[in-house]
This record gives sequence, C-alpha cells and structure tokens, in this order.
Amino acid sequence: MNIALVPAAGSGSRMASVTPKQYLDLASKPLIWHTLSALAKVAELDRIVVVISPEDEWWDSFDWSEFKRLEVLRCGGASRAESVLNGLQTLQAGPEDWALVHDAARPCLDPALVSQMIIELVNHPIGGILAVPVADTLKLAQAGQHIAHTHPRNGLWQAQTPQMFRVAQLAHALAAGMGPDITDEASAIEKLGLQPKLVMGSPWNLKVTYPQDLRLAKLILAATGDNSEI
Ligand SMILES: Nc1ccn([C@@H]2O[C@H](COP(=O)(O)OP(=O)(O)OP(=O)(O)O)[C@@H](O)[C@H]2O)c(=O)n1
Ligand SMILES: C[C@](O)(CO)[C@H](O)COP(=O)(O)O
Repeated sequence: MNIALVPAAGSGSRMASVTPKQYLDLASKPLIWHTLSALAKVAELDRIVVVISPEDEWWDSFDWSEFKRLEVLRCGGASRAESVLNGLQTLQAGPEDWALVHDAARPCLDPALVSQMIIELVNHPIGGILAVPVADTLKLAQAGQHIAHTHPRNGLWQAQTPQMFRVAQLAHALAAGMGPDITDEASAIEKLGLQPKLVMGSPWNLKVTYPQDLRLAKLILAATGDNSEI
C-alpha cells in the first residue's frame, strides 16, 4: 500500500503571517488544497493522510469532501519530524507499506513525478526522495553576511518531498534519531547507515517558506495549468 503522509502542523514563522502558511490563500484556495489536489491525481496512492496540530483552528472551516482518499490526524508535534513520527504511529498502516511524506507547504507538486517515483522505488530496498542537483554556486556566510568561502557544489542535491520509505523502518529511524539535525526523513534513514535513492524532482516543486514564495507558487500554478481558479 502507498500512503501519502502530509505534515501540516507547522506555524509558518518564516512566513510572518498570523495564519499558518498551509491555510494562506493561493489562487483562490487554501495553499494545502493545491497540495492535496496534486496528491489526489496520483492514482498509485491508496491513502492521503494529513497531520495537523491538535490546536488547529483552520482545518474544519474548509470543505474537503472532494478528496475521497483523505484522512486527517490531529497529532502534529513540536517539530516536523515529531509530526511525521506521530502520524506514522497513528495511521494504522502495515509495516511494509510505503509512506510518501510530502510537505503541505509544497503545493506545486507534479503528480507525474510522484507516479514516476513510485515506479522507481517500489522495489528498492531502502526508498528515496525527490531532489534536484544544485545549480548555483554556494557560499558559506560568516559574520556580517560576508563570504567565508565557496562551498564545493559537485554532487550536491537539494532535497524535496515526497520522501518515500517503509512505514516501520521510517518510524524506527525517526524514533531513534530525533534531533535538530533531522530536518527530513532521509536524514533519519541515513543515521541508520543507509543510503536512500535520489529521484529527479523539479525546480517548480518549491517549498513555500517566505512571503515571496507565495507569489512564485501562484505563477507556477498558472504556468502548469492547475485546475484552481487563477
Ligand atoms: N511542528 C511542525 C513543523 C512543520 N510541519 C510541517 O512541515 C512542513 C515543512 O515545514 P516548514 O516549511 O518549516 O513549515 P513551518 O514549520 O510551518 O515553517 P517555519 O519553519 O517557518 O515555522 C510544513 O508543511 C509544515 O506544516 C509540521 O507538520 N509540524
Ligand atoms: C523536508 C524538506 O522539505 C526537504 O528539503 C525540508 O527539510 C523541510 O525543512 P523545514 O525547515 O521543515 O521547512
């Protein structure tokens, strides 16, 4: 079974908005609507499980009935990793089911990339992540936002989501390795000494983190012919 697990319990502090960014208006829908709409187009997904904060006061104000495979768990935690672990421990999945963890904050996901990812990884011994090779030159900043040095970029990729791992192994990895260094599922799996696969993603699969990202996401949705009202 393939289960999309959508961590959506963040507060969006870098967005500088009272409303958590997953509920901010994007092309006339709440941002997370676009994320769920993309996942709903992936026929290979059996379940779509959203993890929201127990204190979430926005979710119930929307009608999600159009999403037939959708489930919501009010078990978000203090960190993204905790929200994902709580979701894995609550969703009552089989240990060998695949969990595809996808940020609610990535609304421009191309469903075809997820289908391709499942094809590439369904028989893989570990699992893997969508990612894109680093294209820019990288600088390490020092005091006063001056360049300390140029960081070699050969072989560097930027991790995206979904990140696809077996439910039991991912829950074990997160429970064993939780900490500030665990900012994605793959980093917990790597701590077990395993090497997840990099699956080519898209620069359009951006994470809406800062206010300017919202405008870029709207442009991408318009360019990709998303079926929301623009
Ligand atoms: N305790 C948390 C923190 C984050 N997330 C989710 O993880 C995804 C990626 O996290 P991020 O972009 O950092 O979202 P926020 O934590 O909300 O943003 P910020 O770090 O700016 O506060 C988001 O969909 C967010 O809702 C979560 O489920 N639980
Ligand atoms: C999981 C992730 O989107 C991969 O790039 C990223 O690590 C999330 O980081 P955030 O600080 O929780 O947004």
